[in-house]
Amino acid sequence: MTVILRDKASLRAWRAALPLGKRLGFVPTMGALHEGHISLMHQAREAADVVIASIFVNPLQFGPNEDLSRYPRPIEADIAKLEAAGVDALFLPTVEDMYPTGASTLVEESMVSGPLCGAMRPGHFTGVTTVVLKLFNMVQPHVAVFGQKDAQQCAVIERMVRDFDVPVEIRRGPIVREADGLALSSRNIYLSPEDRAAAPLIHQSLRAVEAAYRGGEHDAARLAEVGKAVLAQSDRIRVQYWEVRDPESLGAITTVGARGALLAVAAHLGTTRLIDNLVIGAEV
Ligand SMILES: Nc1ncnc2c1ncn2[C@@H]1O[C@H](COP(=O)(O)OP(=O)(O)OP(=O)(O)O)[C@@H](O)[C@H]1O
Ligand SMILES: CC(C)(CO)[C@@H](O)C(=O)[O-]
Ligand code: BAL
Repeated sequence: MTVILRDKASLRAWRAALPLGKRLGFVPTMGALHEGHISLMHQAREAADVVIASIFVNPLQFGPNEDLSRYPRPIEADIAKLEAAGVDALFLPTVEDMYPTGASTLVEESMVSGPLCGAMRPGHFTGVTTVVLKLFNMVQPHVAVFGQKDAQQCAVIERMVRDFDVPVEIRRGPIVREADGLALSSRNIYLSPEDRAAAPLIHQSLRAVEAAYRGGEHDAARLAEVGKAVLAQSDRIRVQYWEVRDPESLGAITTVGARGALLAVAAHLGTTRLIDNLVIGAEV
């Protein structure tokens, strides 16, 4: 049975009752759960004795023209999926419970959150770090699992945890994909059939660049051009960024060296914004 904790007070009581020696694993989400989320639940289970997930569509990380109001909230189906995955508890707070007096204290990471999605979604990562630190303080997990699909989010959270000495181990879960390569995302349901048919080109563009890199092309700008050329095959896809970056700092690079690189892409199909990425060449 998954225990549903609908406010901070119930979470606090549940947390206080956990036996001292038990390791607690935490998977924060915004709901509309899919196999990508469930893989993180399994990873948390491997790393801990007790697993708690959260579902909270955090208003603080959405821009004024983004999809906060239409973000899917299929809560009953989500609970059934968490039950089936053997998740022990779900924290399901309301906005009022999370931000009873608004949010006038913010957590801002100022380096890795700068480029890529940070540049395209001003204030987004401050919303993410603020809510994740709040959630960590409330849940007090030993380990928390985040998906590599949001690679920059992982890097920002890892940085915050290091900078603030937050006593939580951060793990990354690999990207779970559809059979045709499209990364699973709660936002995929917005896609029209035509856009859904074009969407696998995003992953194909990443694979094409990986192949070019293996074929000897190490120039970052030329590699990005290869990726963009694949996406140009469909006039339904509007590229927001297609970048080859340092895998850790996410800083700009001119050549892919021994540290490898993060290939990162964001694109619009209709009104839907999708992101994807692939790490190449890293000796890790
Ligand atoms: N395809 C995936 N594979 C692995 N992890 C994923 C995948 N999609 C999302 N996640 C991870 O699940 C966690 C919760 O993400 P979230 O609830 O925002 O889902 P999402 O599908 O990424 O939604 P959206 O794409 O609409 O932002 C994040 O750590 C995210 O990186
Ligand atoms: C980490 C997170 C749950 C914070 O709201 C969100 O950004 C997400 O779902 O990736
Ligand atoms: N999956 C990252 C959260 C967001 O897009 O707002």
